[in-house]
Amino acid sequence: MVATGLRKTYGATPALESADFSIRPGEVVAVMGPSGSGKSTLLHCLAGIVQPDGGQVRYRHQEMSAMPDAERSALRRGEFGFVFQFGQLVPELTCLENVALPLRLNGVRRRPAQERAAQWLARLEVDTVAGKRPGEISGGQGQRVAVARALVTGPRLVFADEPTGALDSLNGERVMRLLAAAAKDSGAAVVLVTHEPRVAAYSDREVVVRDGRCRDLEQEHAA
Ligand SMILES: Nc1ncnc2c1ncn2[C@@H]1O[C@H](COP(=O)(O)OP(=O)(O)OP(=O)(O)O)[C@@H](O)[C@H]1O
Repeated sequence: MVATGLRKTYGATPALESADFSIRPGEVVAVMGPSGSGKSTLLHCLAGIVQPDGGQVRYRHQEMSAMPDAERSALRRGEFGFVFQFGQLVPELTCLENVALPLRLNGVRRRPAQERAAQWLARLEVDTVAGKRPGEISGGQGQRVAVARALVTGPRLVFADEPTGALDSLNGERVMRLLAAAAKDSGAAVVLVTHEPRVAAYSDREVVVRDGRCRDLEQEHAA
């Protein structure tokens, strides 16, 4: 994915002024920078959640802003995975059902979806909470369930916005170690927004956003 010259303004607030970004297949890139510098806005523009006011996001030779909404949604469901600061699991569903949900939405039948979900829960070392609801588990377990849910569909690109932000450093590192290892195993690239150097240490490369500006010197190698 390659993004160039991204701009986004909220009312009178410029969130992104000129952001360049690139990521190669299988690469883990940490997006760092001070609070309010535009990191989340950059991630949302890259993921097609927010439409930038200017600039381009190219993914596999397609310009995302030129795609019809339905096509962009299909791309998100099929190729992207998401992890947010507070897992955002569905509270009424068990952890197993939460992880199986993206597969069910993609048309996979219940049995195989739940089997694959169980494998991912084990991979993230949270198989013991499979039958519990999100309200009955710890924050660290919830984030590992959220990582399993993000990876269960085999995405090519995972967007993680402060995935360890609500955790103490020990749990944060465990989530990050498992996320980085699982992404490497499955060949997924990860865009990781964080302000914690210990979390960024799990990335292959760091880019810094300052006042809505972000330079990326590796663009020519991007996918
Ligand atoms: N939906 C929104 N409506 C209005 N202003 C917004 C919105 N989202 C972001 N902003 C503003 O845009 C700027 C960049 O915000 P953004 O959340 O991208 O920064 P950030 O680097 O991710 O911050 P943090 O590290 O604190 O999460 C900030 O000034 C913020 O207040």
